[in-house]
Amino acid sequence: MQFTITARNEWRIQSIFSRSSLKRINRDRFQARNLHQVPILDATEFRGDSRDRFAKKVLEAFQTSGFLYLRNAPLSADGQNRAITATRHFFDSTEQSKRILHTTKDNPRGYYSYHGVAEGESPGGAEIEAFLMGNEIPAIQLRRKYFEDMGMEEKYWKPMTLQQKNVWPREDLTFREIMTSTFTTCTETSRLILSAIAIATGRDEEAILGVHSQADSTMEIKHYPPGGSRKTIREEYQSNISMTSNGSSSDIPLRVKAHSDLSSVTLLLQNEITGFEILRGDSTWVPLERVEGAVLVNTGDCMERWSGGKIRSTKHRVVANSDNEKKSRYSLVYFCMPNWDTSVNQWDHSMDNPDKFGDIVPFH
Ligand SMILES: O=C(O)CCC(=O)C(=O)O
Ligand SMILES: [Fe+2]
Repeated sequence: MQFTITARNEWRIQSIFSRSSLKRINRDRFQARNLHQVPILDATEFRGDSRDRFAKKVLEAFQTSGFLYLRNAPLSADGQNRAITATRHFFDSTEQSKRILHTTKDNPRGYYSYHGVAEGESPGGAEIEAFLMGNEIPAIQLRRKYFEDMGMEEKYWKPMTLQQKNVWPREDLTFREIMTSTFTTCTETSRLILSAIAIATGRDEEAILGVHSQADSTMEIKHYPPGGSRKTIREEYQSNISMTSNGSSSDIPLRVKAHSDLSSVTLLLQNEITGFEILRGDSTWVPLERVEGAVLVNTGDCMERWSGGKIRSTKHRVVANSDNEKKSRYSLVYFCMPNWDTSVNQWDHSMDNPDKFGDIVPFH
């Protein structure tokens, strides 16, 4: 059967005959809009004469959508691909080899799995697998004050006061090596972003880097196995994104519920399987796909609080869409955290209303 498809009626004809083309068109429309909203910046601009201009663009992004894509970051395009490949290999390994690395009640680092938590109802499909590593920080005493300063309830911060000791697979030394070097380049990337924020806000660069000098930053890799969406819900979801949903809608199969990050800055790598969405100021959810070679960066609750709300900690979530039906989604998230002895009420006390932030709820 032959059709002459014009741009105007393309949507209607394809929606009758091909659900997958419908999906593609739908995504393209949103891609155009979201790339407009979330800038792609080039880290090589952060030097010489263009340094201040780059810093200003960074700040602008964090004051509007709260997100930006960063190209040519210390975490290079090659490094990103290596990290995602190592992530896939790790989750492909046997149940037995992952079980040995399971988190315990005394150590939250290592392998674990959980059901995607939805807001309200309908957990979105198969279990999510995750692996957590980071700096190993033995000091515990400082943490109570740190979390109390944030106004967090004990039940949320208590698990984070446990010993954070990394565990690694014995049989796969490459995994440890790649994760450790990715952690290091993520740290450098987050420091570049922190410097840019300091410059653009007229703050002391050394001061902002100083309060992140020994941070208990953590890195989490995740596997969202296929089978996350169910047909009826998916159709609902598609009509929802074309009409733009209002965030409270519960018929979308969520895999990670809407939340903001506790961090100063978060870096995100993802494979080509979509599902990551951010909440815009007009209460619509916008998908943010992988941009080849770029790291997705956002500012978290600490930064929002320090800046008296001038810098945003934007809510985001992961949904199960049709992309995830047959293929796995992999992600790597680096949470850059301030030192444990740093007060998050430290900056911009005089600005706005520092008390407007209620409890800061941790990211999981
Ligand atoms: O896995 C993802 O794509 C994002 C997860 C996330 O937002 C988080 O862990 O804070
Ligand atoms: Fe997050």
